[in-house]
Amino acid sequence: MLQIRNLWKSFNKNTDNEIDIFKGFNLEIEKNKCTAIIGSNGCGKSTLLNIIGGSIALDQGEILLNGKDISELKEEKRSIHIGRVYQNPSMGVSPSLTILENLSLADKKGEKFTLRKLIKKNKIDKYVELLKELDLGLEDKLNTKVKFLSGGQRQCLSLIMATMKHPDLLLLDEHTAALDPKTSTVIMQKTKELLNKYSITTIMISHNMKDAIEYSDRIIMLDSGIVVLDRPSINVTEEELIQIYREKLVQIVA
Ligand SMILES: Nc1ncnc2c1ncn2[C@@H]1O[C@H](COP(=O)(O)OP(=O)(O)OP(=O)(O)O)[C@@H](O)[C@H]1O
Repeated sequence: MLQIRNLWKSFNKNTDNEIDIFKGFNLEIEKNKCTAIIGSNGCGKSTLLNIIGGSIALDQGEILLNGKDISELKEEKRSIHIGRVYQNPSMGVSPSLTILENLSLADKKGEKFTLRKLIKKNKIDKYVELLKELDLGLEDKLNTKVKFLSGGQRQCLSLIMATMKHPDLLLLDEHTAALDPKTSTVIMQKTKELLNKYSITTIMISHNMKDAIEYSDRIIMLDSGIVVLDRPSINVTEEELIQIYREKLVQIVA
């Protein structure tokens, strides 16, 4: 379980450009469930994920992962427990390395190793099995550099890399937003299969209301760093969410 307690975060503090994103924000994310976070541009979704993942420091507050306060842990240390897939298919993978090297790196997360001893021959069968499940033929391209893969193939690889060590938490930051609709559906299906298989506690940011409802257990809508909707996904409709967005937009324009 993830608990965020009394989170405060501002950017450009004490300047004319100061933005207060979170002012005493609290949230609990249930174990083994997928929670979708939606909300209009700039409401603080990515900032929240960056704070949880450790790439942005919080000003005040606590982040507890399975009861342990991780708010002071460096990003590399957190990444042993937290997997992440980004919007940009080039992040989360090393494009100039091969598929095999990328998978080996992900497998070594949290361990000390030398590049010369990166690839363990006895692990290759395991990687081939993981790739076969994707059904994209990537198991025949182990020595292909990742920069030669399509965006969708990279996101699939990124997903495998983020989940192969069964992290305590998975952060999906609009991970299908840069893909065409067909590939996006394939990645969402793969995501669902992996989450069901490993029961990983997941936070998924999405601007796609349909996906957010279909693939999550719970929907949270943020607005200016505040939770304005928090419901089981089965009790929310796409029309309802679009209506709330419209009302917010009218408030902003008025
Ligand atoms: N490193 C930063 N320095 C200064 N301002 C930042 C920084 N990161 C985010 N912000 C600002 O904080 C606000 C929230 O940004 P954030 O990226 O969390 O929004 P978001 O809800 O993820 O938006 P989107 O849906 O467009 O991705 C925005 O006004 C953004 O410009």
